[in-house]
Amino acid sequence: MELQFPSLQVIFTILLVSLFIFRSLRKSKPKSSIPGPRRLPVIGNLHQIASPSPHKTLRDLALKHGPLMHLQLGEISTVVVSSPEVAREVMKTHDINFSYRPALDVPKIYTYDFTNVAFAPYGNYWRHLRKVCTTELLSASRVQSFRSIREEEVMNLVKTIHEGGGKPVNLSTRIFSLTYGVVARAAFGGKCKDQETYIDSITELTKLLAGFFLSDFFPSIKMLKYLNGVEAKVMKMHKENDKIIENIIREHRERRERVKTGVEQAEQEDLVDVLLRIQEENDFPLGDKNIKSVIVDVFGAGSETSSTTVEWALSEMIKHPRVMKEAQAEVRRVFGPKGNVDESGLSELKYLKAVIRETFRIRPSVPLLLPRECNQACEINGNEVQAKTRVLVNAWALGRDPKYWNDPDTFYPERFLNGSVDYMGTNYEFVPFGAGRRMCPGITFATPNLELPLAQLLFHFDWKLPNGMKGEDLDMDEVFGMTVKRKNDLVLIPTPYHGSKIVH
Ligand code: HEM
Repeated sequence: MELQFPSLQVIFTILLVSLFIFRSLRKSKPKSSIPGPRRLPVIGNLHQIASPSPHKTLRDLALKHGPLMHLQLGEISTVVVSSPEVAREVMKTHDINFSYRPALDVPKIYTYDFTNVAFAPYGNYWRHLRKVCTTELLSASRVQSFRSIREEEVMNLVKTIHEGGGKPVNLSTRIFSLTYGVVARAAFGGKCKDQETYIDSITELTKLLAGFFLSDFFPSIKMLKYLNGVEAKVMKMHKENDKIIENIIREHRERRERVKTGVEQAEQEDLVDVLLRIQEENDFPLGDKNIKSVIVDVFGAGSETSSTTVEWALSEMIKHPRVMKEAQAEVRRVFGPKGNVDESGLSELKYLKAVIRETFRIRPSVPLLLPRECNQACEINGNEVQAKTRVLVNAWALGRDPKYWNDPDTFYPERFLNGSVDYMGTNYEFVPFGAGRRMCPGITFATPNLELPLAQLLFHFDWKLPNGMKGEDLDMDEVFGMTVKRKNDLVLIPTPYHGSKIVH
């Protein structure tokens, strides 16, 4: 998920090149009537969001300027939505008008010209591809078909931690590779020789995308694209990725041929198989380029979002031992007789589900959702939003709105136990997956990737911080990138639970 904001260093670079930019400012559009902070020449309000946590800065600005706030980010006229009422207007009342995405330079490269779901312009192509994804790739039955993959991969992690004999475990890196491993096996079947290379390559690309792209804010100044060389690096990484995924598709095609001619037996379909089958059936014209861009979606939108959430949930539980104890008691009560967690009983873990919801509320992994664009001028909250305005919905601010949440800065999962507020896109105070037509289609796919690892880690181990540190000492510093994740890795010491039955 991409939305980058500048560091102060970058702001200085902007000032240096402002001479060139001045030219473009002369062509700039009329000012918006929507309230917002004063802007500086050339950079507008870019300096005000130069922070490691722009969602927090934007919320603070919104408290002064209102729930629909205008910012001039370089050349880009932007509005920020910071209340559930305005979010409802944007993502429900005027949903179609706000279902467009800005055509950003860097995503253009790695999404094969916006042919994936996440960045495709709103219209027939997007609608069809999204339908293919929801009915074929991310449906409940498809997700269920990957159950054994998830159980096996999570069990491997538990065994590795067990074998470590109480040594500190870097849970951040472990959870990250677990999620990538599960997604890769679901996508590629786990038999491709290039699978690991693809994971390495996409991980590198993800790191690069956490940077800042000046050209997103000054699209008319073409030379900015080449200033810090990031685009060239993304292009190079993308070409490498492309070669790997091409090999993977070729291997899949060859195997399908062998199955058709009876040389090999059919096995469970992975996501590439499903996409190739749809291509063969030809109901919806799907070129190889489209298949590749959907795979980019599955990895790009589906991996880091989930691992970040698991990482934050564990961090919050370490910080709040009462919550950890409660969640652990529940999981051990439900799975105690089995001595191990499997997916069949996950639905009984009501408290763990509340912990996950509370983590989404207080630390949404994509706090500003994905950027949207207003297609035609329209009126929101009594103000005109001009066509082509970029729109950011601050899900982080909505989740902490004191009008909707008691004691909003406190991590308190119990608030979800008896309430009816859910993240399915109808409660606008709680939209970690977005809402409306562009809402995340991957919730069903994501859910067991959150619940199973958390339940297993809580069942098999007690956890504490190293060096006698207390929960309250754990830093919760974050970095803003594709997702907002921990700045410092979460390293914990495991103590195996006596009731755990692991077969090595
Ligand atoms: C914890 C897990 C996840 C979170 C927090 C998350 C969050 C989001 C958010 C905030 C958006 C933007 C919604 C908007 O613009 O209103 C989004 C879009 C999207 N997500 Fe997820 N997501 C998660 C998991 C997944 C998974 C597992 C997949 C697929 C395997 C996925 C695929 C997508 C796609 C394709 C879009 C673009 C939808 C469109 O533009 O039509 N996501 N997600």
